[in-house]
Amino acid sequence: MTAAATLLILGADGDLTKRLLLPGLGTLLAAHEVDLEVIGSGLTERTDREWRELVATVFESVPEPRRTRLLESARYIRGDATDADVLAGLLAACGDTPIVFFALPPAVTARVCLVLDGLDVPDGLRLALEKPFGTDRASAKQLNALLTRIVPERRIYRIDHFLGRATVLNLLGTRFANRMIEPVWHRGAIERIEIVYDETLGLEGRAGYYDGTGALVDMIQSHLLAVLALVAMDPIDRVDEVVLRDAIAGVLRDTAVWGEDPVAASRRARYVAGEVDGRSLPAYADEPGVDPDLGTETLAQVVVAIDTDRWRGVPFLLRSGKALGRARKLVRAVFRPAEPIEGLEGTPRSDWIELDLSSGEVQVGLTMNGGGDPFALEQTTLVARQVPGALLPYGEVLKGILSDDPTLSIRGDVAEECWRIVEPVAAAWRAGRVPLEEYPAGSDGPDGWREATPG
Ligand SMILES: O=P(O)(O)OC[C@H]1O[C@@H](O)[C@H](O)[C@@H](O)[C@@H]1O
Repeated sequence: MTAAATLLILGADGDLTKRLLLPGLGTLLAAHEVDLEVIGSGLTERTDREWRELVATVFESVPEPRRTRLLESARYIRGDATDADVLAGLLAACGDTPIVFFALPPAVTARVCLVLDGLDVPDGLRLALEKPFGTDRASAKQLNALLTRIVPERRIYRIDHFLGRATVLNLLGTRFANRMIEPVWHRGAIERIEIVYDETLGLEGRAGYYDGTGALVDMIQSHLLAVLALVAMDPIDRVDEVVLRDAIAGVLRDTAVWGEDPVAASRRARYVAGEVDGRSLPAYADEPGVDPDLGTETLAQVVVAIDTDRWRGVPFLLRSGKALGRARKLVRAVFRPAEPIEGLEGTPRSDWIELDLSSGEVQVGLTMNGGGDPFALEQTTLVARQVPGALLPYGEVLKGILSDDPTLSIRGDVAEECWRIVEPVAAAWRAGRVPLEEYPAGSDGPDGWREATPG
């Protein structure tokens, strides 16, 4: 890992920095011997001492004397990074190997990048950008062109913290390191695949970001398509920045909305008042900061098809929502049922394999002969557990950045493909061609979606 870099966080006064970025960084610095200067910058007035106090809360487990060194070097510089002089001053404060982390809304990120393009930047500059990357395919393309004028592609880190999750990366080992899985990982054996990320959390005070974004862009356009790529890409024999990212790009290029019919293939809804885990939630439309007329969805579902020999005809259902009664975060592959066997009672049910993206548990539904009646079929479940690691997902992603290794970051062409895939759905929704349904907070979402799902 490159030592002695400076991490400049733009948007250091924001929710993302506090909730995800700094805690992830804390796990990285506790587990790896890295010396890092952490400079925060934002529009809010804050002293170095206040910034150090915030940083200290996440550096608690960093061994001494590194912890003291990290805290002493931490600084906060108030300023508007869209101003060229301010941005130049921030870069000058960073030394030779700055990593600029844009923890900012996409529109502000784009403005800062425009300003950066007009400045002399240090050779070792690395840029880390939060999702969403742009606001549509055209703006993502423009942003890519702008960024690659500033630094080469391999020093641009488009962050998707799902690629830093051990539970997601486990798709690689589970698929490719088991002779009993990869040979059946195709349409001949698999009937359908579901990638679900249902959360019990509601808006959590994030209207400023979420209300203009919605579940389709917040989760499906980014995280769930990244997961889909690992589920469906062709086998690889090496995990590195070229091989892995080529495989991800390859499968996404062949992915499109099911039947090229975004109306039939998508559903959207938003929650009304209800109770989640004993906690009352107001209707989304009544949450502070929400503009009900925007019609933002808090639950989105899209079925996509992958036009390759491996997957043609297999529906991939992507779904994610907030304020649901059950947190279901999983990848589930359902196999085609085997033919009935004369002399064995019962029709074989579909076997399935499920990866829990929260706990890392892998479950396999398997049909066997029953113990009670050895001539009757029964389905049973095998459970395997992943040992939790030391790093939070943001810690894993930051480790890549500090090591100069973009393997786990989203490549520019992939960011554009992800927009291409969801854009027909977004357009159909904007045109009002798919109704915005409702579900009570704490429920499983609107009824009837499964039955109405194509594929
Ligand atoms: O479960 P995690 O790791 O917090 O990831 C889910 C979150 O991912 C973020 O990127 C989304 O903006 C949030 O809306 C979502 O809740």
